[in-house]
This record gives sequence, structure tokens and C-alpha cells, in this order.
Amino acid sequence: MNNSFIIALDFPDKKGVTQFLQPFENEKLFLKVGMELYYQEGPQMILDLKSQGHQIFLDLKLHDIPNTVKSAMKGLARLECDLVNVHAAGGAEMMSAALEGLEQGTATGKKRPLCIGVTQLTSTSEEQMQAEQLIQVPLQESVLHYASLSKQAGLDGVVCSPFEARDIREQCGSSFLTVTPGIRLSTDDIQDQKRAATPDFAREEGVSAIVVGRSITRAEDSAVAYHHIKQLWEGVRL
Ligand SMILES: O=c1ccn([C@@H]2O[C@H](COP(=O)(O)O)[C@@H](O)[C@H]2O)c(=O)[nH]1
Repeated sequence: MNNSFIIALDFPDKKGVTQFLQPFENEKLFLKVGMELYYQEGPQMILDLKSQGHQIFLDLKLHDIPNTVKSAMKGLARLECDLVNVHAAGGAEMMSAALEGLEQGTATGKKRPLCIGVTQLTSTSEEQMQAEQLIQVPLQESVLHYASLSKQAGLDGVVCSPFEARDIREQCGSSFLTVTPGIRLSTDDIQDQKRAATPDFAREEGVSAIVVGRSITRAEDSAVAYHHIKQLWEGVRL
């Protein structure tokens, strides 16, 4: 799933999603369903989007005891998403349990969903991490540590910001995925994101995928915004 462009469908309900997808009628997209939408619409939302031919990142960021995460992942595997995730802070045992659950829940002959670990949320700054999580190392080091732990546990990659992706690739190998939210145009408000970066910077840093939400979903014309950001991501000269 290298060079992927993932749109975050942060809408409160299916109606919002249907309206948003209208201008993309003929395109097969990579869509992220997060807590806001999944907790309202449930598994049927995933099945509907899949039946329209879209790829799905189910971003529920599981973080619980290993047994609970394993059982939850076993159930989620049946939705046949392309990508799911957990919080790396849940620990190596929890991450391995997530993979076991996914393998057990994946139907024979099907591919298990890829699974990635959230390192430090892109809405977290170094100061905040040190003061609130009592992690005294630089943020870059904490992200790299969580990436290594995710790799040791057998995960396929991590969620990080483009600022850490290059080091993660060097440390964990080029096939280890770096999926990066917090993407903004240079003219955009970064809102609650702290480690925000432009799509062109993400491309230069060699990230595997960018995740873009509000810069598209809240744009005056979402289709125009999507195609503009996609060109920047693909390195098309504008
Ligand atoms: O570290 C993380 C992990 C997940 N996200 C999610 O990505 C999108 C970003 O949305 P924007 O509107 O482009 O800021 C959102 O769904 C988050 O839940 C993240 O931002 N950072």
C-alpha cells in the first residue's frame, strides 16, 4: 500500500458520507473510518463502502488488555478492511495479540488486514508528551521506540508524522509502513494537530501513505481540494 492517499471520513453519520462521496462517483478511493463514524453507523458502514469498491482503513486505535484486543480484532477481521490499528503504548504483548486475533478472524484464502501501531499522536507535541506522559526523551526518540516495538511485535508499520518517517524507515526497513495524518496545505490552519506537514514534504520524506481529513472534507469544494492535494502528493508540477 505504498504511495496511498487516504481520506479521513470524519462525519457524524452515513448521510454526511453519502453527500461527501457524490462528486467522487466514478473514483475508487482509500477511505478512513474513525471512531466518530463507526460508533454511530457500525460495521454496516464498512460493508457499504466496500461494496462501492473503496479500500478501507478502520482507525479505531485499539488499546486494552491483550485478550480483549485479540477478541475485538477477531471480530473486526470479518469486515475485511485493508488496514486497522492499535496504540503501540498498549505494549508488545497486546500488539501480538491483535495480530493473532486478526489471523484467527480472517477467512481461509483471504488476506488478513494490515495492522499498524500508533506511535505518538500527531496532535501531541514534545512538551506535552514530556509533561503529561512523563516521557523524558525527545519526541523523535519516543516515536522511534514505539516503531521498533511495533516491528518486534510483528506489526506491518506505524502511524507517525512525516517528520519521523525517514528515521523509522532507516531503523525498521523500507517495507515497514509509515502512515501519516496531520497533513495540511501551507496556507491551512493546523487546528488541533501539532506535527502537521504538507503533502509535498510527506512525499519528499518517503512516507507510505498520507491521511487527509478536514483540508478536504471541510473545503468549499471537496473534489477540487482532493485533486489539488493529490497532485502535490504525487509530485505533479502545478
Ligand atoms: O496520530 C494520529 C492518528 C490518527 N489521526 C486521524 O487522522 C485524521 C486527521 O484528520 P485531519 O482533519 O486531517 O486533521 C483524523 O481522523 C484523526 O483521527 C491523526 O490525526 N493523528
